[in-house]
Amino acid sequence: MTQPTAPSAAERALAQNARFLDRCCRLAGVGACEWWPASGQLVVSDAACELLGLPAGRVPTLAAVLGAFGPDGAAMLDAALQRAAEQGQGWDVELPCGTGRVLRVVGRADAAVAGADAGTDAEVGAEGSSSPTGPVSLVLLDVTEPAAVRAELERALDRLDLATHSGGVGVWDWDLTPGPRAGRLTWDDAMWRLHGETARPAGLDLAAWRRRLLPPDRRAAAQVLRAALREGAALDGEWCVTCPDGELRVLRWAGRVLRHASGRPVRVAGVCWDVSEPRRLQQQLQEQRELLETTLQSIGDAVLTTDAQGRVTWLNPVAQRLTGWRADDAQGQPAAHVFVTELPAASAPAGPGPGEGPAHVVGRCLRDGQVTPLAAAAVLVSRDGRRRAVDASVAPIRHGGGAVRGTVLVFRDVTQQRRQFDEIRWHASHDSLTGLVNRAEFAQRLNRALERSRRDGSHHAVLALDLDRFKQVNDLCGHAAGDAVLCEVARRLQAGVRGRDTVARLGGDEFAALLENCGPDEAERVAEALCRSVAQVRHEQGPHRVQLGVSIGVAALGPRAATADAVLQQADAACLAAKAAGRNRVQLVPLAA
Ligand SMILES: Nc1nc2c(ncn2[C@@H]2O[C@H](COP(=O)(O)OP(=O)(O)OP(=O)(O)O)[C@@H](O)[C@H]2O)c(=O)[nH]1
Repeated sequence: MTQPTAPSAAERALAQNARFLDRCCRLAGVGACEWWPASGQLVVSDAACELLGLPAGRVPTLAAVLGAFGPDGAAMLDAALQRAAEQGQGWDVELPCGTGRVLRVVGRADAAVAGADAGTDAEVGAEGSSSPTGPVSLVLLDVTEPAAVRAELERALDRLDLATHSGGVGVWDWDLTPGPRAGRLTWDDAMWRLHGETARPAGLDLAAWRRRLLPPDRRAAAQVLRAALREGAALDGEWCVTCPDGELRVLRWAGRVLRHASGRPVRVAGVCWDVSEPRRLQQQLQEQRELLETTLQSIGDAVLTTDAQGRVTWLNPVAQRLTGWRADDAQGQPAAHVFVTELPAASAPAGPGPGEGPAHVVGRCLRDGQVTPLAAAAVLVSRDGRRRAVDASVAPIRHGGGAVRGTVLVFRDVTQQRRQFDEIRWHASHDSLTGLVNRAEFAQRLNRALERSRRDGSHHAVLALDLDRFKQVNDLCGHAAGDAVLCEVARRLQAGVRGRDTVARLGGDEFAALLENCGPDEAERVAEALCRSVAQVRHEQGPHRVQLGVSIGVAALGPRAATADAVLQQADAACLAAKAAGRNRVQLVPLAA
């Protein structure tokens, strides 16, 4: 049995070196392995065992070393070891291992040393031969932290790329650090596309970029850049560039100045995107708006707009003239204060008319959300009290979603037309000589009286009047004198009945009267009085002196009357009877049983 001999000085030095090396490796997070393909011998440093999560102090098997990287990693490294052994190929990969670390595994096949035994000290680290049959060295580096940082950086870059690509946003960077890169402008692919370039031209600097801007924008861009660099102002601007094919694009630039701790700017970086389309639409919208305003300013109709609360927001010159309100004064006022309307007393009860708040035509439009006309007979009262007949309607203005956000009131002065219309209507229902209602209108009133009588049992009277010897007036004094006499008779007849009664001239010297809610006795009394009144009409002209008379027939209009026309015929017949009986008298038609 041989006694163990004391280690030699060389062996001690070697062991000391090994410990030193191991400490250094641990400190650096580096492990090492060496594998001899021929013998299968494996040397693994303690630091490597620790990185791999293998027990230290004993040499693990190759399978254990590879297995630390999981099945996929093990298979990959096994194949890499074989290639290294057979072809001398090295590798450099990053793999996750079972300890949760990420290890960088660098492999290198050392050339074999001729005549050396596999696994002997002489072989370790031997080089100098081109034959790949020597040991394969593996270096393991703990890159868990840098790998995590890199992965996070890659994810951030992916997100940035996604955001910039999907939004068509370009990224730019202007380097201001002193040195060879100073002043260099770096654009990503999207930036070049935004400038209409398919390939990246070389040598981009600020001056080259400025040349792409339209001349008027160069100065503006320089100012913004200067303000950002000197005063720390936000870098934000829209400038127009010319693409190589001549297309003009409006690009928006936004960026930030990055500074050294000393405050010196070192970079300016930011993003850029195309705003040509929104600016074009904006421009179009502006043009349309101007066109619309010009149109509204020059059209003959008055236009007034309100908000959803019915407050005036705008009115054109015609509306200002008709309402008497200046645009500045009217703005913000309730529409009912500016567009003041009233109905003539006669038509007031017919439906909703002018008024305040919800009764006002604007208020009704806002409430109902539909086009609302102003009452047909309404009159606009301007600020100075002048009254004008107006035709108006209000339409709701809606948001895209349909909610009413205001109204537009369009109106026009129809005083002239309404006057003409009233005249036409008056002539259609009146006798132009005497101003009394004509036969057609009288017939309608008779019919209405009969309807009412049938409805409420009321009794009325109808008088048929025919002047006596009126022809003489014409014959002796002339037609004009006849007209004057007819007018005088009309005046006396009108004066002889109540306001609600109707006196009509049916034609020639024939008149008629409808006495409403009037029984036969009262009707007879009225007829007698009329007879006396007309008998007082005299006309003298030269030697001629004419005294008039009138024959009157009185018929009752009650619920049982067949027709209004029949009643008038009865009155006519009674009138003829009065004439036949000597003229200038009243003849009653007895009430039907
Ligand atoms: N001045 C004037 N005369 C008219 C007008 N319309 C009809 N006359 C005349 O009125 C007269 C009516 O004729 P009559 O009723 O037959 O004459 P009269 O003299 O009243 O006869 P009696 O009714 O029988 O008493 C005619 O001479 C018509 O020419 C008119 O608008 N103006």
